[in-house]
Amino acid sequence: MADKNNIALSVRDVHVQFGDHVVLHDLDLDVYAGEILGFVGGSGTGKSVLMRAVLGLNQRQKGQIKFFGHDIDAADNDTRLAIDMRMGVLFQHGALFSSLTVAENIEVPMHEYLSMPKSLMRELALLKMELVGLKRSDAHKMPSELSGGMIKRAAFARALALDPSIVFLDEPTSGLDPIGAAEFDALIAKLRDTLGLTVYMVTHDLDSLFSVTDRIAVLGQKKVIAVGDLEYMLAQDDPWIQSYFKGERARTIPAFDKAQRKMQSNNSQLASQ
Ligand SMILES: Nc1ncnc2c1ncn2[C@@H]1O[C@H](COP(=O)(O)OP(=O)(O)OP(=O)(O)O)[C@@H](O)[C@H]1O
Repeated sequence: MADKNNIALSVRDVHVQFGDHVVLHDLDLDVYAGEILGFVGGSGTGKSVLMRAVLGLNQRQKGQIKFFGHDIDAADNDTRLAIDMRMGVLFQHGALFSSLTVAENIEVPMHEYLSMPKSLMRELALLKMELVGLKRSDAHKMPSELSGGMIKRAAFARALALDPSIVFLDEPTSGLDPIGAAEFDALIAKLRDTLGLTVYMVTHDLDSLFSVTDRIAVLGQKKVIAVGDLEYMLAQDDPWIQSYFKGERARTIPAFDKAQRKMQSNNSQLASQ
């Protein structure tokens, strides 16, 4: 469960621009160890840019990023390597290598970071497959033979290859049907609970946000404009947050009513004090 005193990822004053186009300006964010943080924002607001900057895949002009207390810019090579090994990433479309089998894809990070016999890597890959709900018999399949849901699961297994402490999921349920998406949400929650993972999840999926996240961070106006649970979001005046979290689509989700009632009860308690 989320531990507020243990910050897995701390982002301070991050600034990213491309030419004259400022995408992120003085952005701050904390992700608590053991929480599932949902990250939302309008299209083109910079969610992917931030995730890539945090992962060191995008240049940033300014700002500090700390993983588990370690400033990544100040870290020596050994510390940087140790930090890299504690992170797993699931890119939006799975990004499996099309010429490798499922098991070989999962073994890629092991080849990169670990020194162990191939047979052991295969055994570990098979265990990761079971963890995400794939069958051992899927190990030799090529990505082109997999359904959308299986591709996501295989990519998730690859993200878990090195037993990370934090995983970054970019739109994990996009392209899945509602049942497949709900199953994937349940998998994320189960793995957080069983492995004690910290999950940073960029998503547009309201069902996911409402069902599995502990907190939600909203990106707008080049920074994080709100972070909190669903009740907190429902109490915000910001027009984008209002329309996103209280729009017609949101009202059809069962968790909406519960959060709305909780927010109203919080408000009346405050009023009576
Ligand atoms: N390498 C790049 N060079 C120039 N501009 C870029 C680059 N990467 C991203 N951008 C710009 O940064 C802005 C934010 O893009 P980003 O992909 O992070 O948005 P997003 O919030 O993830 O959007 P969506 O929800 O639609 O995926 C966009 O205007 C995009 O054009």
